[in-house]
Amino acid sequence: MSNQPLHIIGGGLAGSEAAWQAAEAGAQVVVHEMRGVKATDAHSTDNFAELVCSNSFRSDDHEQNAVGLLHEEMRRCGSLIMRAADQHKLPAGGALAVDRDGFSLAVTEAIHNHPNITVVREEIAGWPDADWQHVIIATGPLTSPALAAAVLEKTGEDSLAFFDAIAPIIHYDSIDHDIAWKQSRYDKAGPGGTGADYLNLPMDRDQYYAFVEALITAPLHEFKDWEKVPYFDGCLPIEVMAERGPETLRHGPMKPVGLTNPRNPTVKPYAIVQLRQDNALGTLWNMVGFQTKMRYGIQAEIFRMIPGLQNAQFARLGGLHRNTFINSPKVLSADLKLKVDPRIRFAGQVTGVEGYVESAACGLITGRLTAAEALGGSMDVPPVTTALGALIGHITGGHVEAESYSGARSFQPMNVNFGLFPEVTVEKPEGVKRWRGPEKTMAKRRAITGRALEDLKAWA
Ligand SMILES: Cc1cc2nc3c(=O)[nH]c(=O)nc-3n(C[C@H](O)[C@H](O)[C@H](O)COP(=O)(O)OP(=O)(O)OC[C@H]3O[C@@H](n4cnc5c(N)ncnc54)[C@H](O)[C@@H]3O)c2cc1C
Repeated sequence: MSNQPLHIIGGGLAGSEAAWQAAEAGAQVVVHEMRGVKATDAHSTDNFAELVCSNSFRSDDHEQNAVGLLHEEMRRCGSLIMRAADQHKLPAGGALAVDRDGFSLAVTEAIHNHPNITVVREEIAGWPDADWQHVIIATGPLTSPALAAAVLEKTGEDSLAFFDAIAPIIHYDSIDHDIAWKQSRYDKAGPGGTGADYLNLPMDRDQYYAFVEALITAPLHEFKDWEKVPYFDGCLPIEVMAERGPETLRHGPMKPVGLTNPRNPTVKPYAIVQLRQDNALGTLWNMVGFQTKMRYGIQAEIFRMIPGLQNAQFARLGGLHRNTFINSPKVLSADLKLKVDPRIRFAGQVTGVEGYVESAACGLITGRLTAAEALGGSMDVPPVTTALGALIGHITGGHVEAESYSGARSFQPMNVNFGLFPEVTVEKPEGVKRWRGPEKTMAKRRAITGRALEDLKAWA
């Protein structure tokens, strides 16, 4: 048995959960957390697992909601983050909201009191010490610049981003396929394509002008000074492009050239929105070139004005934030190890998962995998049919890399959602004549979540 301690850099949502899981498994853990000696731009305390913004862990419905399922899986794996959240929950309908101070103090206390955990308040300002055999980097979206520079040097230029530029992602089966058609611009197959790789949504002149008007009058997300994201000409938010003139989008991401609507081949659409496949399963499609700073509430409403998206369900809305994250599909192996230095795993938001719960979930997995190795054994990643496995599968291999219209890197942060799970088939219940859409969707979700909890048993 190796008696090398496991070093965790960062005591946020991911680092705290990783430390807890590893320590509970019997490994010796050292957590290196810089707050206390060096602040970040967003945290306001020295507590572990501080919630920097909202106090919500989102839906707690483990039958019908993917993040609710993730909660439940984590509870079944003895999660510290979920235990503290449940102990400090506040009334919030179907959501799990927490008293933020009570929550993070409970996590801090549990970490400090665990006999297998040592806490060191320091910034790790370069590549982890060569003597450390088992390392988890969980330094989050505000990874300190010195460590970010070391990661960049180690992994290469396009492997680390400092901002995300997120275009909305839509569930494939919520797109109206009587309106959309599949075709690549000029039928170009390109490397690995078929010539019919995009879904195209046509707009006439009136629809286009109404859409542009909605974009330029939409309320924007308010940013704090340090959060302000520099614009690059190749990667402008869609509403900023629209402001430059009503015709700008028609000459940019919505240009109607090289595409023919097979249902109306003689009429040229005035503008065309393109969707590109985002995951290997083909269940998620992103809106090409549609990164945006519009407020979340208004985005779905405006994008549903696009013909074919009138009933669109969004797996992720668009955004533009300061966010340090690695190009996980390229630099990590399926068990979250850094290919160029396999002593090191990454966990949390820095891997490209998005959100408190997802970050903690990623910490849970890396804590367990790394502890197993530190104790002389090994462990598989969770099955892809579980929320834990589906999330990790997406960041390490599920995302389909594509050349981006905007020049932004194609891999962008992702919340857990049902589009990440392998399909299930559900039979119509006996005696039911007409199975309505919502009922079928609910049955499908029940089948996915039931399968997940069953498949988790062996791993947990
Ligand atoms: C401003 C902002 C608002 C957000 N709002 C939400 C929200 O409302 N809801 C939501 O679900 N998600 C939100 N997120 C996204 C994300 O879920 C959280 O940032 C979450 O805290 C990520 O967990 P983490 O453990 O990966 O990172 P963190 O919780 O940020 O933990 C990383 C830790 O690493 C430490 N650290 C960094 N560099 C070093 C170093 N070199 N040496 C030692 N320690 C270091 C930091 O001090 C920090 O404690 C927000 C992110 C930001 C930046």
